[in-house]
This record gives sequence, C-alpha cells and structure tokens, in this order.
Amino acid sequence: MVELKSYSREEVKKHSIEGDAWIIIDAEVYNISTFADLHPGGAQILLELAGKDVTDEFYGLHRQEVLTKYAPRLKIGTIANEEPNIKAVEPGALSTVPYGEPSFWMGFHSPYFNESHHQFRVAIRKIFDEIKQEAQQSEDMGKVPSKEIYRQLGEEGVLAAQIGPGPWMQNIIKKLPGDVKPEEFDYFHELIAHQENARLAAPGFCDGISSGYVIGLPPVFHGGSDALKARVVPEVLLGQKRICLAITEPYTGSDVASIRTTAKRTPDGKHFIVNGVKKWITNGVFSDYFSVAVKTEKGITMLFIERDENVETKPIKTSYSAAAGTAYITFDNVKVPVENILGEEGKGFFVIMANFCKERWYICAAINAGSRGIIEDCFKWANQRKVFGKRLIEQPVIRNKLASMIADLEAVENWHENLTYQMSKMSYFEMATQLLGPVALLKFKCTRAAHNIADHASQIFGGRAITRTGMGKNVEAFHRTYKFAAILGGSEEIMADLGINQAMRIFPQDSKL
Ligand code: HEM
Repeated sequence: MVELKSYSREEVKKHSIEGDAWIIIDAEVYNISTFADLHPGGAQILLELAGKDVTDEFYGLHRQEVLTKYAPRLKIGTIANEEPNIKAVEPGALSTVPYGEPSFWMGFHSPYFNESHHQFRVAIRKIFDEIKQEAQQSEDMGKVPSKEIYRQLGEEGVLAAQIGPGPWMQNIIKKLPGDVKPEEFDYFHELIAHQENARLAAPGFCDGISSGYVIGLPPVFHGGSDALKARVVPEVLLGQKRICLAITEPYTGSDVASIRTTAKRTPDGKHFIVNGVKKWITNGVFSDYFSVAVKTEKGITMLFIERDENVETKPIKTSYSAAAGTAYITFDNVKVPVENILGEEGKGFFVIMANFCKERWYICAAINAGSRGIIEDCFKWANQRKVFGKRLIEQPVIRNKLASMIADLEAVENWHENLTYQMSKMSYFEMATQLLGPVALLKFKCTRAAHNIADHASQIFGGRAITRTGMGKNVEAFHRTYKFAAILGGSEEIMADLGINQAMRIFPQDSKL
C-alpha cells in the first residue's frame, strides 16, 4: 500500500510522459506509469491523457468497481483542498438512485417492513458485497461456490435466512445477519435475503449458492422422518453439506406427472432400488444429497437420496455460468432405505406442488432484484453517458424506456409483497393450496417484466449490452439469463394456465354475466 500524499494540479501536470504518468480521477491522483502497458483499453489512450483530470473519460468507459479494484495499487494521493464529488459505494451501502431500492428503502411508508427488516437488509448486503468480487470471478470462470464460502454463509445465518422462518431458527441457528432475533424472523426477512443474494449480479453463482438447498431442503423438513431431519437440516443450514431438488427429466419439463424414474422395493421391503435420469438439476454437480421425484408402485413419491458410487452427476453446459453446477444425473440401481420417503408414498405430487409454491415465490424475489439492479445501472448510465452532445437521459425515448421498466417492476414487487403478507398468515400447506394460483400468476408477470426490462436495458446500453466486460456487463448477463427464471420452476405458459385453472376451481357457477 502506497502512502497517500496531497498534490496540487500543477504538480500532477508535470507527470505527463511515458514512464512518468499520473492522472486525476475525481480529486484523487493515480500513478499509471507501469500500469499503462497492462491497461485493457491500451497504453496509448491512457498516456495521451497523462497529467490531466480524466474523470469524465474514466466514467464514460468504466464501472466504479474498476477503480475500487485498482486503487490500492495505483492511487498515490489526493488533490489539495478538493473533495471527491463521486460517492464510492461501500459494502452494505443502500442506493440513493431513484428506484434503486424497494419502496420502503426509498423512504416510503410500508405496512410490511420495520426497523428489524432494515437492519437485516444492511447487514446481509454487507456480507454479500464482501464476497461480490469472488462471486463475479467465479461467475466468469464457471467455478462453483467454494466449500469455505458455503460454510461462511452457513455460520453467518445467511443460508438459514434464505430458507425462511421455522423451528431451525431457534434450534440450530446461533446468529442471524443484523442480529435479528430468531423469533422475529419472518417471510419479509426471507424476501430480503433472496433479493440481496440476487444483487450479486452473478446469476450462475447466486444459483450455485441457493438454488439447490432453498428448494431441495423443504421436502426434507416438511416430509422427512425425525431422524433424517435431525441429521440433515443442521448440516445443510450450517453449510456443511449441500442438497438439491431433482424432479425434471429429459422427457418431461413442467409435466411432472410423466416422470419415468422408478423406485422398486427390494424383496425384504426395506429398500427401494432407484433407476432413472434427471436433467437441468441446479447444484446437482456438487450436491451430497438429492430430494428426488420417483415412481413407486403407489405412484409419484419423493425420496431422499445420498450420493454414492451409483449416482453419477455430469455438468450441463447451459447459457449461464457453470458456477450453478447444473447437472444431468443418472441413478443406476441406487439402494435407498424406505425410511427416506419424504411425505407419504404415492403422495409425492402434493409434496412437489407445495414445494413449487415457495420455490416460485423465491424465483420472483430473485428476478425482481435482478430487474432492479438493471434499472439502477440504466439510470446511472443514462445520466452519465453523452451522445450527440447531450446526456442520454435528455432523450425522451430513453426516459420512456426507463418509465416502462420502473412501472413494470414496481407493480410486480408490490404484488409480491402482498403475497408475502398472505404467506405470513398461513400454514405451509394452506399456502401451498391457496397461493398456488396467485404465485403462479405473479411469476408469470415477474418474468414478463424481466423480459421487457432486459430488452429496454439492452437498447439503452447498445454495444455494451452485448459485451461481457465493462459498463454493460450486468445488462449482458441479465439479458442472457433472465430466461432461467421464465422457464425453471414452471414455464411462463404453465404458470399462466395454472393461475387460471386454480381460479376456475373456486369460480362461482351461479355467477352469470
Ligand atoms: C486508473 C485508471 C484506469 C484503470 C484502472 C483502467 C482499467 C481498465 C480496465 C480494467 C478495463 C477493462 C474493461 C472493464 O473491466 O471495464 C479498461 C478498459 C478501457 N479503458 Fe481504462 N482504465 C483506466 C483509465 C482509463 C482512461 C483515463 C481512459 C481514457 C479514455 C481509459 C480508456 C479505456 C478504454 C477505451 C477501454 C476499453 C473499453 C471498452 O472495451 O469499451 N481507461 N480500463
């Protein structure tokens, strides 16, 4: 670390040649003499500006995080008697950009959120901000989240927070972010946890952290034997073991009733022998445990299966990062004790549907947070990018796009909060039946909103939206990956249909137009 000094602008001007080149960015002085040759944008472009204030040039071409990353190496001081004008984003800081945060955090009143939720958001954001660099590197390299990160998030209570309220809060979890009391923890805290994970803007990595256990563990604690729960729930929530949900097969997507994986009882009746394949299983590559949909002689059944030599998991090359550990799984004569049934034999369809309701609610939280991050990027970019002699924001067509994106997001997020409130008044099984339709319609609408937001954002960022590094990298990633939310957990078309079919179940047949 260089000792920082105070310089005059005249002093900086003297360092304007190759081998002795300084620049000023927002009242801070950087020595780029040796860095120039390593600069991804080229040495020449940088050296031409040596000795000058390059704040506008820098922010026209780089995200602030570039400076955060390089400052420890390049910053040598500040300009005397000047203060920086640009606020550096500190870990845990809330955005001050309009619509950069959900309504309550933009200073509006809320019937749902209180001080405990606020403390929780700030604390969990800090935790995620501190792993952001590693998350984005893993995303780019296709590296799955390390066991250390998983354990760290387990010990800090982040994994439990993304599972939501339940007995484990008192029994297993010693600490929650923001020192929220376990008994106070509710679905709104959980909603925040999912949003903050998604703010990492590394979709494959985020799914690598949470999209296995968040949907794979609930069938265990709602349907597993006491012995199984006592062993598995703490292991997973403390980040020692990983679990995922394995329903989908190559022949069946959203049509769960048609699965072909079989579980046949051994002659002594003590075990099942499981055979079949599963596809698109998030976290399957590295999971220790699997909550699996199988067919027994009594029908669809959920089974808890542990990895052994008869379980093979191969990575699938999806359009997002391999950090999600998306797998093709083969169960080849896997022997599973009958005590590992989750719920009742033959009643697996209900376990799966109940699980889907919460899973879809979680997907909505993640995709909406992703949409919000993109809107924030667009707002900042439109404000700082100059074309045809004016800032983008001065073009009515750009303001119209922002309006369309914001209106879409605020509408779905308000509906999401309403349904979260309904959840807080219901048991798990009431939720699974009464909210199945509304949550399906919400997911349908959230991903349609994301589609609109990804499209407008790409047009606003232009060439940068089709480039994996630089200013538009988050927009590029969002546009490439929002379809995961629109397809996984039930496709948009199935969601829309399910929503209406559920409404038809309660349609009053005596009601005529
Ligand atoms: C401390 C100063 C600077 C650092 C640490 C730095 C670092 C970087 C990095 C890491 C990239 C890769 C793209 C990205 O990740 O955003 C980049 C690209 C670039 N930089 Fe710099 N840079 C600095 C100053 C400047 C200045 C003053 C200019 C002057 C115009 C400049 C022009 C460019 C250009 C043209 C690109 C390519 C952008 C593109 O592909 O769209 N850089 N820089």
